[in-house]
Amino acid sequence: MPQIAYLGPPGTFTEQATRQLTWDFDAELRPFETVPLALAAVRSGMVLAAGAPVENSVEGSVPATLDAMTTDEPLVAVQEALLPVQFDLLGRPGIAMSEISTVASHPHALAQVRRWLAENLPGASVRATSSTAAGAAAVAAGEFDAAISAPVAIEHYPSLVRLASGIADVRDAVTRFLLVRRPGALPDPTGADRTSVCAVISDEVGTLAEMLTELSLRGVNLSRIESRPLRERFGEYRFFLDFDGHVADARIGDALTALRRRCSTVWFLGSYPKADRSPASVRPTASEQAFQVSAGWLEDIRAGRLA
Ligand SMILES: O=C(O)C(=O)C[C@]1(C(=O)O)C=C[C@@H](O)C=C1
Repeated sequence: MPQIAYLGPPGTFTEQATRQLTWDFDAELRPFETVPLALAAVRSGMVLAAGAPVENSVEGSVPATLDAMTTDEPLVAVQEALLPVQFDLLGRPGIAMSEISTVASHPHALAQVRRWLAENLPGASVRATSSTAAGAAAVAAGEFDAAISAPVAIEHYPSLVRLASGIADVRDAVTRFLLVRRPGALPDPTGADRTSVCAVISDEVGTLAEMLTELSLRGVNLSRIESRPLRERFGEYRFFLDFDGHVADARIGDALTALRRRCSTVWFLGSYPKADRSPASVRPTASEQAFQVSAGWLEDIRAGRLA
């Protein structure tokens, strides 16, 4: 049975999302301590794929995932899931809120409950763990007093009790997850797809605007842009772009080749169905038909067939 990696231990949001992303095929889920380790297991062929958090509506992107996607051999996302995120406070039985002096969780989770912690546990110091479930495991082991965890975590740590639930500074927060594999056959286009790339542009006047213009000229709707440092040289950046459409779509293929000409490096990070299945709105001048007609016209000219 194929194995699918996820950020563990059991009881994380990522485990939940990975179950959702793989519900339609027989797979065994395997926990890893960090996202980079999970993705390394995909690269080495130890596992078939990995579920990884990529972006949260409150705290923004998950840098560990973005960086691990663009380090070493290429990986591509093939599916996307959105998970509503709110948290439980777990502790050992008998502990009172006033006795909690340490609260552990994943930094992304802690950032989403800052206000709640300030109001409800003002004296407690926060401790970062590798995941929300790792926080719960550490509390069960007696290392910390309480953990900010996913609601499913309590099923995995039965020695803990729920001290509070439904914790969230921002209601209706969601985290976006990707199922990531080694490059192979791409998912078929559905008309409601997203394409992710990462591009390095030179530090010259107008290069960012020109790159974005390549997308806008082809009617490509950009849904996210984010810069991360190149790391090797201070002041140079990679841009992570998400846009509506599939690499099999003419306008996306055309835009990608333009980016490839302009940028020193372009990582293709996948074309996959959007979790919300909202169809791309394509203006008539960027439709498949418009591209086909204009390509046929050019072919005719080149072949001397133009009357
Ligand atoms: O620690 C977990 O439970 C995770 O799955 C990681 C993660 C994240 O990286 O954002 C996922 C969803 C929540 O936003 C909080 C933490």
